[in-house]
Amino acid sequence: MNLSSPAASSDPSTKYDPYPLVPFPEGYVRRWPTQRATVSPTWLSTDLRDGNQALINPMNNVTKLELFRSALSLIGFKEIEVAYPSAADTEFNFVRSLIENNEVPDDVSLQIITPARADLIERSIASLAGAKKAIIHLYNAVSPLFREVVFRNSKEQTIDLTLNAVKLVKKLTEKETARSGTHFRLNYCFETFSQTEPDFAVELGNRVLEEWGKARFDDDRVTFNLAATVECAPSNHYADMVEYFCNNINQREKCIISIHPHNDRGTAVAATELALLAGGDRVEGCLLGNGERTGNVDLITVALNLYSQGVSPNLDFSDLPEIVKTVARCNEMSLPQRYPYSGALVFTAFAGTHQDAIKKGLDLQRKRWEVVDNTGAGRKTWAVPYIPLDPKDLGYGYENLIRVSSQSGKAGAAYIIKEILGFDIPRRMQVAFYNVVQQESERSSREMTAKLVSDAFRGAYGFLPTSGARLRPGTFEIRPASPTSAISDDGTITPTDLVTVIAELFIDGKSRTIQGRCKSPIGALRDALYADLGIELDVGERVFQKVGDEGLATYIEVTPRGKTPSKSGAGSIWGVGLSANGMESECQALIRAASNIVPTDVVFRRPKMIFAPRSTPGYPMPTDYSSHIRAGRAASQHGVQSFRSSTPEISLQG
Ligand SMILES: CC(=O)SCCNC(=O)CCNC(=O)[C@H](O)C(C)(C)COP(=O)(O)OP(=O)(O)OC[C@H]1O[C@@H](n2cnc3c(N)ncnc32)[C@H](O)[C@@H]1OP(=O)(O)O
Ligand SMILES: CC(C)C(=O)C(=O)O
Ligand SMILES: [Mg+2]
Repeated sequence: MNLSSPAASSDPSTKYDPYPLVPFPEGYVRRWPTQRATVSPTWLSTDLRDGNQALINPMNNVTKLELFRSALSLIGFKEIEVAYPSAADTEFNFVRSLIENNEVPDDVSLQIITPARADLIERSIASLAGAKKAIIHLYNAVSPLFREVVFRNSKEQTIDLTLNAVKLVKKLTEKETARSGTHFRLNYCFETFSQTEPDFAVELGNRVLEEWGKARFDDDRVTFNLAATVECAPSNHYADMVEYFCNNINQREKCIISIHPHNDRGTAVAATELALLAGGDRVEGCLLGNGERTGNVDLITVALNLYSQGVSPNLDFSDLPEIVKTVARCNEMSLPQRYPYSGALVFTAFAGTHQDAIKKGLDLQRKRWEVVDNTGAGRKTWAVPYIPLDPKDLGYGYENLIRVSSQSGKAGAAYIIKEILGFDIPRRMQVAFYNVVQQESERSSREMTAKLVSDAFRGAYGFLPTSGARLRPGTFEIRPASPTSAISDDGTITPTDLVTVIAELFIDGKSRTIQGRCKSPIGALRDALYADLGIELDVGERVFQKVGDEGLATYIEVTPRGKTPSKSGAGSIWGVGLSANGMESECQALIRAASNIVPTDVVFRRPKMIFAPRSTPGYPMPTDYSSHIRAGRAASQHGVQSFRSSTPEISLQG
């Protein structure tokens, strides 16, 4: 909009006044900007009242009971506003049913709300007969706009209206306490507090305190609900209003300051947090921010924000997905996927560099936590890039932390493979595997879900019967060259020894035995591939790794003889082996890698022995199996080694 144009007079912003400044004394230094939350407030869930009154279809009492039981009491709220009993018989009856059916734990206070109208107060208090602990939430709007428009009342008339109502509440509750022993508290709500003249609110508060102070209850503190009924100003203004009220009310120690923010400007959470720093003791709100218009403040977000600052909210969100489901069902509302903490996508990264940082963060954190476990020193603190809070604390796993899209990179796919299959694939192989994932994603034009990524891995590296791998490993027999030579205990084979490998494998499903001889089993197998099948390859990077309790994984990079491996690793060919035995794992990996370079007209040569190792580049020299041994278990024994491959398509079906 061009404000200098003649149309400027139609600028809609000219209709509005800015919020008035709070009248702190000259030079006053506000406390709230320098405070930090160190304790949890008390919580009041008003899902069954403020939340309910805003629903297209208010809950029936069956649904209300479900929410009361499964969401509210499981989370651990000790104060729950359950109804507006004077609104309708069903509301009244809901309160009765909770009390009569012993639904209310002894340490939970039932709160009901009533307007400051004599006829409705009586009916409301009657609903609580026989309750153990009850809170009467009495409200009337006090701001100039509401005094003028709704009540057509002066300030004095507003005070009278309020005090008459407080007197009536006091009389009726004292009577009920004498009859049934109910412990009552008063929660007086300055409806529209945040738009009220601060000094008038203080004056009214002092009069309420005086009136209620004569009541005879164990705890005669008054809860003052300083409602931001409509959020009309920024959060700093609300914090100022709360701090001013706390500074000026008489007998601050006799008041519980309750915060009741709505979310019209989208800043209810910020307003709550600042108001707590300004002196608030208690927060009233709804799960997932249900409530009038843009909602009440979301108690889950405020509580979890505290939690991630190292302050326990004393509420249980360890099964947040279940809470979300229950609330959504009871309110007949769906939740945006980006909703803080509870949305379906908030613990998911699609972007490649985020995924890389998350994977590195989790890997490092696992190691840091192992040190704490092993030494008992330090704390297991959470520090994972892009993930401010441990999703496992809320009942989510890590399986959705990373999802693959066209914006993802190699680390994301590698993370999924590690989470699902347990393989921590080497960096060069990640590059190659990422190519596979991209091709599959382009081919299917679908999101590469964790299942599709892991299927792509199993398919590409020959672990699926359907993967179309031409070579499959069968059994391996490894023989020392002569009865006098041996594979030593630690798995190394002295360079002068030659070993023979006799391998049964499957070529296009048909069994075939090949045989080779060299200084190492892998060299012998490579010779067998060449001599019997005409497959000529050079071996590049080899990585050994422990997988789970039993498994030893081998990753082998190969190139067709004479071809130089790509620098980035993008086009390189890999094979993966998995066995409890290191040598078998390595042999499997080589067969699976070779499967990708089988000539179409694979030559079925007659078995032919090669008696001397060649010294061509890429020729695998004897393997030091000590890494495998270190990783888990001894990989060899003296004499003949004979291994039958496990059935990989079964062991890797996830
Ligand atoms: C900010 C909040 O969330 S406040 C809670 C709002 N929740 C609800 O209103 C849900 C339940 N409400 C209801 O079912 C009905 O409004 C009832 C049963 C309480 C009252 O119904 P009615 O008697 O028909 O009155 P109505 O709903 O029109 O309310 C307006 C009247 O109440 C008065 N009033 C409004 N709020 C209050 C209050 N807090 N204290 C005293 N009087 C009030 C108004 O001035 C008006 O009076 P008037 O008719 O003399 O002008
Ligand atoms: C009536 C009070 C408690 C209220 O809901 C509000 O002011 O928002
Ligand atoms: Mg409200």
